[in-house]
Amino acid sequence: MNTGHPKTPTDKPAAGSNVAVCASNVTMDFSGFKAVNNASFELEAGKFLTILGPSGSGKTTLLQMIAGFLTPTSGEITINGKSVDAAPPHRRSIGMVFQKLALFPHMTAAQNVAFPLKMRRFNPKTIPNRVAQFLDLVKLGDYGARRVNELSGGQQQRVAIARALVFEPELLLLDEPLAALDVKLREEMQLEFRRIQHELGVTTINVTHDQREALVVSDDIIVMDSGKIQQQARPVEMYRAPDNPFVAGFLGMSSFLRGTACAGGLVVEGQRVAGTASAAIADGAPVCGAIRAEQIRIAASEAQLGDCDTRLSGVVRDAIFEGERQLYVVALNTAGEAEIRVYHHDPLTFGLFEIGAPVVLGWNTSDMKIFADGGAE
Ligand SMILES: Nc1ncnc2c1ncn2[C@@H]1O[C@H](COP(=O)(O)OP(=O)(O)OP(=O)(O)O)[C@@H](O)[C@H]1O
Repeated sequence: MNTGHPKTPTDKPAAGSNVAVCASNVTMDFSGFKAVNNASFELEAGKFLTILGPSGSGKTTLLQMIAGFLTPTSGEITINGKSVDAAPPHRRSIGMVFQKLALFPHMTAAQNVAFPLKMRRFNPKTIPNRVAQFLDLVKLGDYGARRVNELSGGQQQRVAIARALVFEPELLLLDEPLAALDVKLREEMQLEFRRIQHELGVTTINVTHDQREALVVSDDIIVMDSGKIQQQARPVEMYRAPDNPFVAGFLGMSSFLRGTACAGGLVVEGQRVAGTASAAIADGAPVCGAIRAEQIRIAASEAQLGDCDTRLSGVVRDAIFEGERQLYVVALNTAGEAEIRVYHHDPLTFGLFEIGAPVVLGWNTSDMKIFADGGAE
């Protein structure tokens, strides 16, 4: 969309650089507690990054530092080559949408969207046109005259997005803006965020603990745990090749086996299990094997299982019907009687295995990822 708003030369990224946001060794220490611990990442201009992690992992603290609301104890954050604290918060070219939308309830949708333009002293003659363009962008073209308290939750969300984007910020920051919405609306708005972000090409950083949202909307994902960045990668890459057991467990449904490394796999309490390590690990070293629920075959007998590098017998401990799939929790008869979670996607066999049924599980060597065991997952 070309809204004709002239950008100043300082809005542009440094020559030859496509990095819009750069964090270098950023730490936020609250009286001895490191909420963010030595975090470094880069985000390319025009990309959508999601910071994903469990509650308390430091996501919001990192976002607040990027917004310039918190100053890092050490390290530096730059936006388009300039330090974030180079300008006071109200002068920064950053649009924000948070879980609490902070719209003005008695103003109309159009008045809310016009607000940041007035604050930034845009030419008053250009404001109505620009407001209309951005209300169209969020599919609220016919709702400009409605007061915000007369709009649905999803429509209010759209007003907040239009208001965050109307002044064409260099950066859009989203802090769990969809967390309060019901599942259907949340999924609809995830696709909307993606569409709008692609249409405008605005560099965006989103914070969530919803792994599905991260996979759906992002070009890039950062997974955080205990203040540390665990991995940064594209969604498919991260899903396929997690760097450590924590990422394997947080993104998708994984089960874990702990044992010692051996050629082509690991040994768990005397049981050899096939697997693949991405880095060399000495035989006998402690390791953790992670296997995704959808990569495991389940059958009533070895004969029905087909070709698999690893075959382990067990007993169904739980069978949970999730609509498009069935989740089985199986306790192995060997390998420390570990519990393995299995997704079964074939509707013809939903409900086939009752709780207590003996089953055989199978997977191939490349499906079980083996990591040096640091203890966390
Ligand atoms: N001002 C503060 N003073 C002291 N500790 C803080 C402060 N702000 C955050 N923390 C702590 O830092 C840690 C990270 O908090 P943060 O809000 O960044 O986590 P989060 O990953 O965004 O969590 P959530 O998903 O629950 O919002 C938490 O343990 C929190 O209690």
